[in-house]
Amino acid sequence: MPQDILSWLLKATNEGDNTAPPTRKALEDDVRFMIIAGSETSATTVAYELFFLAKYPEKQHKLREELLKSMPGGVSDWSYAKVKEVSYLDDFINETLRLKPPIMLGVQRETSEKGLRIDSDIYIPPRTTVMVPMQAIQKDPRYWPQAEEFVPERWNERRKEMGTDDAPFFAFCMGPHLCAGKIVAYISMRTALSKLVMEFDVAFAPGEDGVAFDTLELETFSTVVPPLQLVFTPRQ
Ligand code: HEM
Repeated sequence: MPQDILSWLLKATNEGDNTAPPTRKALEDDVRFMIIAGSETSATTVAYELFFLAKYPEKQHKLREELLKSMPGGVSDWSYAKVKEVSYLDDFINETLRLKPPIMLGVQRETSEKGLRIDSDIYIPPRTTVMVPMQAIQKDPRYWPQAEEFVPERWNERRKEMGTDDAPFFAFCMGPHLCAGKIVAYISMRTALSKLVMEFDVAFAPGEDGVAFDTLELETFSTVVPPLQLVFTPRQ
């Protein structure tokens, strides 16, 4: 049995399975896509998480306290089973994905032969190419109070008060094309963020204010971010 997605792709290709990429070029495109979709996205999100740690030291402190409550011995006590139960870690990750989804627009879609009606007042004609601006929707103040602010608490302790259940969040897309790597992405982001926060104090380097990193990202399917200079000070 193959143990990873690329081996599954190769197995399907070698066996002429009807789920296999139809040509050599399609196989190469799929492999390229997997590398970008599977590494750039999580890496960019972890970079944004580090940015928010440095920008909001009080949230960094809170996250560390929550992690240490469940792993009092620090990193030597670390286990994924324990990390998974620290809800503030997911709150921190989700708030990062809300403000900075590493795929800001996603893949284009085409409306069906019937076109698409949205509510009563918007109709998009048949066979129209559409894109969904995830980041703009996830920062829309009609749905998200304090929309531009980094508030991890909206995902849990202030969930009801801030109406999070009714707000649109789809950093991993939805429906049949939901991200195939969502579970893997959470595993790697929880692991990276929890270990970094438990082992280091994270701060902006002298001369760095994070403004360029925060404002000069480029949308190239996955987000490309400018450099960010940070200092990692080992904790005792
Ligand atoms: C923070 C991490 C990630 C985010 C935010 C993310 C987001 C997304 C989004 C928004 C899409 C849909 C694009 C569209 O159709 O418009 C997608 C698709 C996909 N992602 Fe991810 N992704 C992440 C990590 C990963 C990882 C780690 C993998 C693989 C291990 C992966 C594999 C895929 C694949 C194969 C698809 C295509 C699914 C399909 O079209 O059926 N992603 N991802």
